Amino acid sequence: MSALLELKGVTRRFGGLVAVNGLSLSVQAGEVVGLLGPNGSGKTTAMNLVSGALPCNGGEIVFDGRRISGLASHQIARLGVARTFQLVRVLGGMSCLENVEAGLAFRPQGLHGRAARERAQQLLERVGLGTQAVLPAGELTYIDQKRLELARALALAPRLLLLDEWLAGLNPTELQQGIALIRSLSADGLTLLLVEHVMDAVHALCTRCVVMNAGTKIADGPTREVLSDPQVIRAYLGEDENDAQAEAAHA
Ligand SMILES: Nc1ncnc2c1ncn2[C@@H]1O[C@H](COP(=O)(O)OP(=O)(O)OP(=O)(O)O)[C@@H](O)[C@H]1O
Repeated sequence: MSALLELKGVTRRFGGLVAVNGLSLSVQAGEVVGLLGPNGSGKTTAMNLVSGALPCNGGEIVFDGRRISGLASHQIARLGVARTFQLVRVLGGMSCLENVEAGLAFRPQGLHGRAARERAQQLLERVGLGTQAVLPAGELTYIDQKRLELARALALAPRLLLLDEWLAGLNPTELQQGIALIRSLSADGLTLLLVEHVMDAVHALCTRCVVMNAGTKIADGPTREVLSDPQVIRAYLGEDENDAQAEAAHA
């Protein structure tokens, strides 16, 4: 089976710092893969390389059989790769509906007018913002802005969705809702690569995890196996190995 997304020896430097160092990984269509690692290990940079927000200094990235490294981010988005950001980016002065309509206009067969408004409303309902459609995005709580950003990403009708700590900062009820939402996206056939520190979410959602440390991949496999790998426990779950082992056992 050929991968939907493949990173082949991808490298990104910032001056003398090698943030992503020869990273290779693949994501099959329909998978939900976690990209894990301690702070500063290169996860967000890797996401930025896939989405085209940053160019690679080496290696290549292939999406659906086509080389996307070197393309601009809007070209990559049009091919079917959407993302959310660790620091939310919504258009604060525009309503929620308008934010999502902007996304709909950018998809390959752009939607406009009434069709766009109806679809935007559906997407807002899907992420739990149906009753706040006409509010300016800037008036939403941070969590709701994250929901809005997800609706806008979904407006692109992506095949691959990159979520960067989308579940961070949710309360326990919101977390369960967020997990259920991501599950439903996966059930609809969306392929997901998610950077996530919330371990309950990783266990609940990810069939496979890739772990980075200092820019390098140190583990790649089924979630349960990866999270009980001593090297991962040392590097990622880190300082207190007993807690980490308890966490892995909980999995
Ligand atoms: N634009 C940039 N300019 C310079 N250095 C950067 C830039 N972006 C990231 N870095 C550095 O690259 C390394 C990897 O950062 P990155 O944000 O990818 O890590 P991360 O694993 O996503 O961390 P976190 O979990 O804290 O978000 C860090 O040392 C970071 O300081």
